[in-house]
Amino acid sequence: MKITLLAVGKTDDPRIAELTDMYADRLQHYVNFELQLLPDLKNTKNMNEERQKNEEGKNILAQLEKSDFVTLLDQRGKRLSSPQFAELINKRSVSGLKRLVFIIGGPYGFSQDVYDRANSKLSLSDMTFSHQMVRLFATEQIYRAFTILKNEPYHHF
Ligand SMILES: C[S@@+](CC[C@H](N)C(=O)[O-])C[C@H]1O[C@@H](n2cnc3c(N)ncnc32)[C@H](O)[C@@H]1O
Repeated sequence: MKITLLAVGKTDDPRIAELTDMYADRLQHYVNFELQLLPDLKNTKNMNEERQKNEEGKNILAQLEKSDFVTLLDQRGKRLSSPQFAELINKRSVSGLKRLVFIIGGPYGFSQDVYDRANSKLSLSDMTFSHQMVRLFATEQIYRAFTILKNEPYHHF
């Protein structure tokens, strides 16, 4: 199974990008992991929130295959402990799934079309984080999940 973390826009802060890349590199030891960054939209100053979400949504949907299992990172999603998250990844992996896709929205979140395509929603907290921070947190949690599944001494219960 491949895991893709799909996000809108480049990471402006090199410190966040560096940490995210560190966990992404470590993940290669366990799984074919890809952090896929979609290009920023142009001329967003002339767009209202809804239009920007819809344009970003079209770009997101264009990246998805029919067979993908799609989980949106969304603060209104389901909350799981790290071991529960690890178990969920394991369940998907043994089900023969080709690709598990996690998606992080843009500054205003997701369009309705993206919500309609999603198979599940996962919350990292009730608080709202910047989309750049979520890249780091999600990558670290996916890495943590694999160390839990392999019984490696990274996660402390
Ligand atoms: C700045 S937030 C967008 C906030 C937007 N107003 C909303 O209600 O979704 C950008 C993206 O970061 C992710 N995000 C932010 N906080 C999160 C959280 N607590 N749990 C999961 N994802 C989160 C989501 O993918 C969101 O679309």
